[in-house]
Amino acid sequence: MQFHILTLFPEMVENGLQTSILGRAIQKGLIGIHAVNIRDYTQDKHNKVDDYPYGGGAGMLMQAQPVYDAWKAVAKPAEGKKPVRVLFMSPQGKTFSQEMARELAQEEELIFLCGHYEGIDERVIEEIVTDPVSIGDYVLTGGELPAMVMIDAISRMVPGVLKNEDSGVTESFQENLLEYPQYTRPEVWEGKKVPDILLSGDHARIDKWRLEKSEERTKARRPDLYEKYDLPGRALEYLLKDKMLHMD
Ligand SMILES: NC(=O)c1ccc(NCc2cccc(O)c2)nc1
Repeated sequence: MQFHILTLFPEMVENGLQTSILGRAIQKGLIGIHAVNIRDYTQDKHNKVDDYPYGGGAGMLMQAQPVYDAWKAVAKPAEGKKPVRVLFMSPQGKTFSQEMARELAQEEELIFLCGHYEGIDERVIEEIVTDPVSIGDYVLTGGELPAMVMIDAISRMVPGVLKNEDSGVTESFQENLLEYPQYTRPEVWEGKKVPDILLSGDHARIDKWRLEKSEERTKARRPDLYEKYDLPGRALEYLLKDKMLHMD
């Protein structure tokens, strides 16, 4: 998987992604990080990348030409291959999710466009962007952190990046449930004991306890997820309550 990142701050992205899991994956050649400095594609001697928005309004916008030429430098799709998808990090994008990470991990290459200031001239977004993406409903200084968040999540879905493949999948958000509480040594810390069930070695009962804890935690913290998860249970409850189903 080759990640191209079009940005005004290439060092921020390159340094930010070298650590831990991703560092090893880069060394193993499973993923590649190629940061492109948009400023290198300016045509004026002051390397100008932004200007005032037409129609007025606060802040500055990134101009189209340097972004477009930086994109042209990396977007050469190989003969007969479909064009490389361009993800534009923006609060106006589709909300990123584990599902989207899994789907994007199937690609061979991805291009991330990181905007700054108040955004980018709409004309170049229309011209090159295939997928506007948001990592959540909040505004950041630039698209670099959202791009790094997405590259981390997508890389974990690339085969071989995580040691035991399943830890990438069983992580939270498996079938719409939050992960259960986890414990490790020592058995007692500050007078607090690890739940006995986890020391029992009875894996059937441990799995049952973990599912209960996941349901409890999801119901308490993420009713939106719990709704999707417990639909069958609630439907059955509804049917039983209204005696449409006789369980005699
Ligand atoms: N929620 C996000 O994914 C996100 C993404 C980018 C960003 N800032 C740069 C930017 C880029 C474009 C328009 C714009 O208004 C701001 N802030 C938050």
